[in-house]
Amino acid sequence: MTELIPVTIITGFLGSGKTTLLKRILQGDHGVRIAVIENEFAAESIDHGLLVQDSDEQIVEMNNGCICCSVRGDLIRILGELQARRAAGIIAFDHVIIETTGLAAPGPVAQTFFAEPSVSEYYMLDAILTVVDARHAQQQLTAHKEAQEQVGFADRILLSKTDLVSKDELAALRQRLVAINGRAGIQKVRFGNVPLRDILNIRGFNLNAIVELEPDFLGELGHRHGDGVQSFVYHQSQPLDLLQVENFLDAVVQLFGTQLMRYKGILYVADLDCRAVFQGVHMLMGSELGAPWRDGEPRASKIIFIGRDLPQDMLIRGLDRCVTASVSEVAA
Ligand SMILES: Nc1nc2c(ncn2[C@@H]2O[C@H](COP(=O)(O)OP(=O)(O)OP(=O)(O)O)[C@@H](O)[C@H]2O)c(=O)[nH]1
Repeated sequence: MTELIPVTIITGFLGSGKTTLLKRILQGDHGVRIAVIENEFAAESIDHGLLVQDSDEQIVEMNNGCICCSVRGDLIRILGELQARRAAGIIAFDHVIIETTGLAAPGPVAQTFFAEPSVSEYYMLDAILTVVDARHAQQQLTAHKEAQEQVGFADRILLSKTDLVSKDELAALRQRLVAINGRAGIQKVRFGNVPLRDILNIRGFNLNAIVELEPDFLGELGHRHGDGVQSFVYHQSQPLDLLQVENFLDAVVQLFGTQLMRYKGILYVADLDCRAVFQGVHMLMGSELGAPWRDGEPRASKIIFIGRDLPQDMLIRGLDRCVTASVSEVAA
């Protein structure tokens, strides 16, 4: 019998630090060849652009829907294709990491590895890692059942952003997490920094514990995303003024901070030879420099917004006004 390929699921609520963790893993000098399956709730993703672009890595995107429902068939197909290409010697990898959307219920994703013979013949679920944003988790756990499920299914809880909270806040959060899931170890991670031996090949997935938590796990696992979260993607081919974008979104989050759950973008800024990466979770936002534009590569901006009752028209109008003045004046 051929050895099963271990699979790690990285889950965690919107903006908790999943991509940051994945990037660290891919950059690590560990020799493990990793295939990545990225799932984005919005119709498009920028996460691929944020991860290292190394020819050794296989990064497959699954956009426009949540891996746990509408695109689960895609997951089965992609796993099948990866295995077939590996068996044919076209690609090589030792481990698969699936990064789910921040709104995914991990149950149906994990179930795929037990309920689908075409998958369980080649793959085994190693562990579900749940990244928990120490700064926002209390509110997310109260407001979103997906956040609770993600903690409930965790084999390891990775606490991010502990640098942004007090000792007392952290202790209260730990207590709440243990009450939801007393089985998973809890570990702090600063910007995704965690020893690989603590998270890969840990054989952490425990079917008995999950069946106890979710008695229907091996049967029909019904679920729904009931809280009206939506997304849209803003595109702009003209260069943007980074300061204006920051000022505009700063004002927007003051007004709509609770509705605007997650926003992230790759920006084309005039006079900048690299991408500007801009992102935020509720009211916390920041920007940094991204990968350089390659010669002849078309430059454009793309910003993803995820939230409830998004003020889409206002966001589009406001961002259109952030087109660099010299360009918009010429166009006028
Ligand atoms: N202060 C602080 N910020 C962090 C930490 N880890 C991640 N972040 C920041 O949190 C933001 C969101 O991180 P991502 O890794 O993109 O989050 P994500 O879970 O992949 O987001 P989605 O895929 O959109 O749900 C980024 O600005 C990160 O730099 C941390 O330990 N401390």
